[in-house]
Amino acid sequence: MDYSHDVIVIGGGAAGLTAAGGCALFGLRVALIESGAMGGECLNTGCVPSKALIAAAARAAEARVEERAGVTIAAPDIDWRGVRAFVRRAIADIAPHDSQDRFEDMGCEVIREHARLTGPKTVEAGGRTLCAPRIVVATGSEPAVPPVEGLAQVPYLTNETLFDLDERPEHLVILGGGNVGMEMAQAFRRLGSDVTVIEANAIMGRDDRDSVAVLVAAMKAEGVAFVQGKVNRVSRQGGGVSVEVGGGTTLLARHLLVATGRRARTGGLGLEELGIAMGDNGIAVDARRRSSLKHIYAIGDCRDGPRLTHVSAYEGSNVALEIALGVPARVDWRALPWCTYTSPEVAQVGLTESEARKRYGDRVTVVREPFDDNERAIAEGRTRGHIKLMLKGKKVVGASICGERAGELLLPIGQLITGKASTFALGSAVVAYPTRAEILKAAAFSAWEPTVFGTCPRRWAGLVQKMRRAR
Ligand SMILES: Cc1cc2nc3c(=O)[nH]c(=O)nc-3n(C[C@H](O)[C@H](O)[C@H](O)COP(=O)(O)OP(=O)(O)OC[C@H]3O[C@@H](n4cnc5c(N)ncnc54)[C@H](O)[C@@H]3O)c2cc1C
Ligand SMILES: NC(=O)c1ccc[n+]([C@@H]2O[C@H](COP(=O)([O-])OP(=O)(O)OC[C@H]3O[C@@H](n4cnc5c(N)ncnc54)[C@H](O)[C@@H]3O)[C@@H](O)[C@H]2O)c1
Repeated sequence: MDYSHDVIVIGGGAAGLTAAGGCALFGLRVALIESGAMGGECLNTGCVPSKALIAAAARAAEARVEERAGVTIAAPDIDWRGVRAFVRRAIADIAPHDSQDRFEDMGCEVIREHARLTGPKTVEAGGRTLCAPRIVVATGSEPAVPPVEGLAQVPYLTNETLFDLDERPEHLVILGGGNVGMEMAQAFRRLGSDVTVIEANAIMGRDDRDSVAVLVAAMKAEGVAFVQGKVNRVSRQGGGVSVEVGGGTTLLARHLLVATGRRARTGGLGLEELGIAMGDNGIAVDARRRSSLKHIYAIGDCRDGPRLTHVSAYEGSNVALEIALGVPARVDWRALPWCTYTSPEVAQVGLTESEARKRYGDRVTVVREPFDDNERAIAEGRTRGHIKLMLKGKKVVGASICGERAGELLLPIGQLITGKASTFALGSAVVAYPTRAEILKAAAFSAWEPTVFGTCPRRWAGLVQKMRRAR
């Protein structure tokens, strides 16, 4: 077969860029096809704008507390256009990392067209037919809009439109208390909107219940309202929307944000015609991210599985290694980290307590260290939250951290879970004082405390002292 490329990558988000860039750096002939903005969701409508908005909101929140630590500051004056410009600048400043120029410099042929699979090894894009022995589908996901009566007839926001708002919402009703709903609820509240979150099930259902309870209490204290229930009906009401929730609650809002999860973007790609198997929500893949046609890979949000930027990038580098070097690269989710960037942050790596108990039963012990024992947190007056380590014997199988900048503390725990480091090594490390990271040492040492100060070492210490006294 006459191949135009060694690999064709469809999608220029975190997953596709990592796969394409990796293959190009190994010297492969790579076609990278992107129909929209380079950088995909994370850069344009996801992580980057949301984290910039959160940063603006944090500045406002600090100023809302008139007096703290003996320092009085003026109430915030929020200029929505200024906030929006800050968000756009963050996107523009990061855009060069994901740009067409950068990937062309790496050696990719970048094609800015819609792509479609026309055969097992052929892809049509912009009137050209490309052909390669390996194809990587990395087409991402889109907001999953629930089948709520009337929703299609009212104007609503999703992450694809939220960051372009011309005005700050007076009252923002958010459908869904997942990562998007919670991050955006706190950010908009801090920027001056009234905010109500409607959640049908558990708030942030994938996270540790103790961490989520601390966050919900903090957000309620800041004035975010929570309604538990399923939305039955939505209708137009004056210039806004009326939202009817089961149990008889009706909310009126100027703006409605739908943040009820994601649906893999797989339509119109020609997958059905090729007989590629689908999972519950996306392309079905094996541990090497191969679809049912083994030379066609599916990575990132478009396949069934976790949807996070670092997961997309991890899968992208795995398939780049596999395609370039011919060695199988399987995903390993034992130490999968994620973090919700609220204040306090809710961070997780590996199993939550309930997952660990379900998997290992009585063999699990949970070590808990609160931040109000951490001297940096005390000195700063920010002691909210805790760390929980889930242990099987002395081996860590998961950790849940809730607190300021909790996400920054995840990395060493991932190393404990994969066995690249040990609780003993971390528990006996020298940690700079005073840092919030000392909580990691304290938690890891807790696993060893009963052993280190147990009967045998105490007897031995007694013997040493006795011999010393006798001399
Ligand atoms: C508000 C929000 C905040 C988030 N915050 C975080 C966070 O803080 N941390 C985190 O880890 N994750 C976060 N996420 C999730 C993260 O954005 C996604 O998991 C990640 O961007 C997915 O990357 P991807 O490459 O798989 O898909 P995408 O980024 O969606 O990229 C797919 C690309 O494929 C292109 N494409 C699709 N079909 C075709 C076609 N037929 N031809 C050519 N091109 C095509 C699309 O235009 C798109 O650019 C957030 C998500 C949202 C919505
Ligand atoms: N900090 C981060 O890492 C971060 C931030 C934002 C988004 N993300 C990723 O983006 C993805 C999307 O986030 P998301 O918040 O949209 O999805 P999600 O799956 O995290 O949460 C959606 C929530 O909506 C609720 N829901 C669904 N239908 C409902 C209905 N009809 N009425 C009321 N509630 C309903 C669900 O019970 C769920 O709690 C996630 O996969 C997440 O991993 C990550």
